[in-house]
Amino acid sequence: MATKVEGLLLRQLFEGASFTYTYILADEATKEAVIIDPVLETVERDVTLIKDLGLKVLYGINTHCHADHITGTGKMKQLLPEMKSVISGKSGAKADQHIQHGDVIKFGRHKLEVRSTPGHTDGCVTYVLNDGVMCFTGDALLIRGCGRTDFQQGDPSLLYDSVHKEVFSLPDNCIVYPAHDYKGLMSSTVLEEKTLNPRLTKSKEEFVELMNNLGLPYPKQIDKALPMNLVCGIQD
Ligand SMILES: N[C@@H](CCC(=O)N[C@@H](CSS)C(=O)NCC(=O)O)C(=O)O
Repeated sequence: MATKVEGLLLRQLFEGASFTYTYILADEATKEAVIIDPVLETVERDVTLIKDLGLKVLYGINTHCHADHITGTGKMKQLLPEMKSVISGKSGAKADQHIQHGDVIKFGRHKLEVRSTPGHTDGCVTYVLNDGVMCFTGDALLIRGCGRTDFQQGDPSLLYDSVHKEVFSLPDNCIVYPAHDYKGLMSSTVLEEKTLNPRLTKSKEEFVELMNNLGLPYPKQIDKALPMNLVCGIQD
């Protein structure tokens, strides 16, 4: 889906081992930027792009403490010393700034509002751009899916309420950008997910039953990713 917001540069980047999307958002005029969910393995690629575009990244933002890959924010801070790492205070992870529901992150003339969307993990947040133009849902809401709820404080009932209250209340044409897609889909809209998401269109009781019986294998990198992500992806 082509997205053009006046004065906004947006790049959706992909990391193939964990099927993770990383997003760079920048003010085209001031060049102030943020990067959402960078992955350790692709930090050099992302920093090269950031430098090529002449961007000044203020914040390296995580949607949550990931279990399937190591965050790139720690390594990126070493390469971009002006960048501050950001994550929810409820994640239990180290970062330069801990955000919470209602906080606003500004870059140039643009802003990201923080909405708490726990259920996949306690510290999951969704970032909403410019009053609902687009949202970055992390693993809370995926395209035609949602984050699993079988580890890291997972709670299907809480996830159902989070998505219905904090994401499905956004404008129907708000573009949804998730942290992953395993089928090559890149974005969706609030209306599409409200009407077509096979999990979240169920009743809460049916959703809880489904999520408690997904039977997914654990992510391959979980044992190294979780401890590393609690220290921003870099050992001191
Ligand atoms: N096979 C992947 C892990 C796939 C997975 O479990 N994805 C998570 C998000 S990352 S913790 C998830 O919530 N999936 C929901 C679903 O329905 O698939 C790997 O080994 O990394």
